[in-house]
This record gives sequence, structure tokens and C-alpha cells, in this order.
Amino acid sequence: MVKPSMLRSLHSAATRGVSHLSRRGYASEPGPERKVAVLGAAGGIGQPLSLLMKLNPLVSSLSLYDIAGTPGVAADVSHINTRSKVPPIYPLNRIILLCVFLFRIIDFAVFLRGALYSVVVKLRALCSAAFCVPICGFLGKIEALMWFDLRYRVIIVAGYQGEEELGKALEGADVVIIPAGVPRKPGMTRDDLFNINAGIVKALCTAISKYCPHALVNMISNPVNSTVPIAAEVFKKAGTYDEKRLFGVTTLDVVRAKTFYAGKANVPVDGVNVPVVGGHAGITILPLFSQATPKANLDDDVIKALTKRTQDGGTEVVEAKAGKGSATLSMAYAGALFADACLKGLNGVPDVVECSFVQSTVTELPFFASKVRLGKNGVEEVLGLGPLSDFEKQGLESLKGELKSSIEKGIKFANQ
Ligand SMILES: NC(=O)c1ccc[n+]([C@@H]2O[C@H](COP(=O)([O-])OP(=O)(O)OC[C@H]3O[C@@H](n4cnc5c(N)ncnc54)[C@H](O)[C@@H]3O)[C@@H](O)[C@H]2O)c1
Ligand SMILES: O=C(O)C[C@H](O)C(=O)O
Repeated sequence: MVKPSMLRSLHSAATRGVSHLSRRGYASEPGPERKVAVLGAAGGIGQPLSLLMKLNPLVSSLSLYDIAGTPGVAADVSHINTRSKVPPIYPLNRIILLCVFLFRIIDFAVFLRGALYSVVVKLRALCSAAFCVPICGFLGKIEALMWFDLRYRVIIVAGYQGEEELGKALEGADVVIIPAGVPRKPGMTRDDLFNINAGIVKALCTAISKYCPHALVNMISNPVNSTVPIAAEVFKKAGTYDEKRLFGVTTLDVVRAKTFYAGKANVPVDGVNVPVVGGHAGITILPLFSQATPKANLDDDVIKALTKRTQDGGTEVVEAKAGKGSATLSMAYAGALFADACLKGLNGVPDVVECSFVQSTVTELPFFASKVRLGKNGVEEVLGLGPLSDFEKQGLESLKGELKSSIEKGIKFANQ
């Protein structure tokens, strides 16, 4: 049986680690209204990611889009009673509600009189009703709106299904998260997903250009090394490209590097920091353990093994799932962390720094993952690599070829 004390300790453990994802102290956290759209919301990543975004107090409207299954996911997620702060009843609201109440009483009295007395009285009643009903109708609508505002201050969750609803799903979005597309099976590379996912991403980004060109785009769909350049080209063609607003989500690489490092260094994982640079596929994922904090004196062999495990982290999950897809839960967690960082940046929280695959001049490659500072416009600053160990310098040189050709493949596809 789950005891309340267990739940309490789980909750406090979670709040220490990832405050926004699990905390429910919403009343004390006012912020601008923010709409987040999840494209691919009914999928393995999409569902838990939607759940985590529903728990995020920075989100006021959650728009869940997929080609199938979204009404169910949206209905399910919408029942979670997060962000249920009841704001105070303002004096003007009170006066209007009182008027509505009085009109309701008059309305009812007129009806009673009409029902009980003669036809003449009924006719008179009808005349009064003709006057009262429209006013009551009008006030009733205001009343409904106000009660909505007063009683249902929860995140609005809406499910959209099929291409014809994509526009509505995107309109007004501040952040669009894209986990739409097929995942790997054992034996496949992320590039093997290109043929299907490239087209999906192209179509979704075309719609983003049209319906929410100013949104921050968090690209999760693989191969990220190519889907981000595809998105950039689509936006360029539409005249809506802003390099500050396009992100390849590589947070899962960071999450893995932190977890694996904490295990080997024997330090508490919630204090660990490890930058991961390059891209998001095999050797293009380059964790910089020489910069990991807290510092630990790990042997070169251990660092090599940690690097390899981080690079193969996705494959480890794909193989363990044995044909049932790739990382979904850890990816949802990582995607929610990154979206939360974007929202904080948009809201003006200072010093929000995360690793992401963005347009970059850090190397000669046009896109590259490194630490970026997030702000009101998206990327405020792309941070450099910092000092690298010889092993990391080597890793950097050997990833460039593969990353370059993945980027070029994406650009070529988008311009076909
Ligand atoms: N960036 C990363 O670190 C990372 C990590 C894990 C997975 N991924 C990638 O994320 C993607 C999704 O993985 P998943 O496990 O959730 O797959 P999934 O098959 O479980 O879900 C994908 C969802 O996308 C939907 N979809 C397909 N075409 C669509 C379209 N045109 N518009 C909207 N939705 C569409 C599907 O209906 C499905 O619900 C894969 O490409 C996977 O490789 C990336
Ligand atoms: O490995 C995959 O195919 C999914 C994802 O890119 C991951 O790193 O888990």
C-alpha cells in the first residue's frame, strides 16, 4: 500500500531535483499566459511529455496535436487538477453577478405570474419576458465567462487531430515541441528514420511558419542532426526564419551524461553538470567530462567508457525495448526540462543555460550543439566550448564529418 509519507518523500525528492516539473505551488507563481503545443502528442514521448507540461506552472494553455489519438490524450490530461488557483472576485464582477441574479429572479417571477394567472396576464408576462430574456441571455453569457474565469483557472488542454486541425493547434503558441515521427528499432541508425521523419518535420514546420512564426521550436524528431537544418530551410523559404528560435533538443544526452557520471564519480546526481556538445547521433554526441562538476578524479579509461555509454545511450534503450521503440519516458523528462528552460527564458528569468543543437559559429559547422543562454527571444548567446582535454579534442575532430553530412542531407532535402 502507498503510504502518505511515501508520497510526501517522493514529492520532496522530486521538488529538490526538478522543481517546475513536479511542484504544485502555482498560486505563488504568476507569469504571462503561455501556450505550448506538442506535435506528436499521442506518441510514446508525446503522452508523458504532455503530462509533464500539464504539471508545469508556466504553461497556461496546452495544445496537443497528432494525426490520431489526441482527443483521448487531451481528455485524460485535462482532468489533472493543476494550476487550479481561484483568483479573487473583483468588485465589478460582483456587481455584474448580482445584476444577473436579480434579472434571474425577475425572469422567474414573470414566468410564475404568467403560468398562474389569466391569458391577459400571460400575454403581459410574455411581453416582459421578451424584454428580460435577451438581457438575461446577454448577462448570462458574461456570467458564464466570468465563472469560467473564476472557477476554472486550470490549464486549458485541447486535443487536435488531423491536418485540418493543425492550424488551430498552433495558433498563438509560444513554444512548439515536436516529437512526431517514427522511432528506431534494433539495428537501425537514427539516419535510417530520415526518409519518413524528414517529410513529417517539413510539413509541420511549414504549418508553424504560417500559424505561429514567432514560436520557439523544440525539435525532438530524429535524426535531429538533419531535422533541425530541414526546419531552418523551411522557415527560410517562408521568410520566417529566426535562428534564435530553433532548437534541436539534446537534453537527453546531458541527462544521460549526468546520470552515468554521478554513478562513477559517486556524487549526488542532482548537483552534477556535464556539457554535451556536437550533435545527436552516435559519435556526434560529445560529452565534456573534463568540465563536469563536481570534479572527480576519474581514470582515462573510465572517461572513455562514460563517453561511449553516453553516445550509445539511445541504442541501449532501443535494444532493451527490443523492437518496441526508443527512449520515451527519459526523453519526455528531458524534453520537459528543455521546454521549461525556454519558457523561463521567455519570461525573463536570467541565466538560463542549457545545451542545444542550434545555428552556431562555435565550429565551422553551421549547426552545432553547445551551451546556449536562453532569453526573451530564444537564444540570447551561443556559448563556446571551453577548454577541452586531448581526448575531447580528438572526439570533436572525428564527429565533424558525420555531422556535416547529416546537416547537408537535411538542407538538400528541404530544398528539393
Ligand atoms: N531528440 C532525442 O533525444 C530523441 C529521443 C528519443 C526519441 N526521439 C525521436 O522522437 C520521435 C518520436 O518518438 P516516439 O517514441 O514518441 O515515437 P512514437 O511512434 O511512439 O510516436 C510518434 C507520434 O508521432 C505521430 N505522428 C506521425 N506523423 C505525424 C504527423 N505528420 N503529425 C503529427 N504527429 C505525427 C504518431 O501518430 C505518433 O503518435 C522519433 O523520431 C524518435 O527517434 C528523439
Ligand atoms: O536512440 C534513439 O533512436 C532515440 C533517441 O535519439 C535517443 O537518444 O534515445
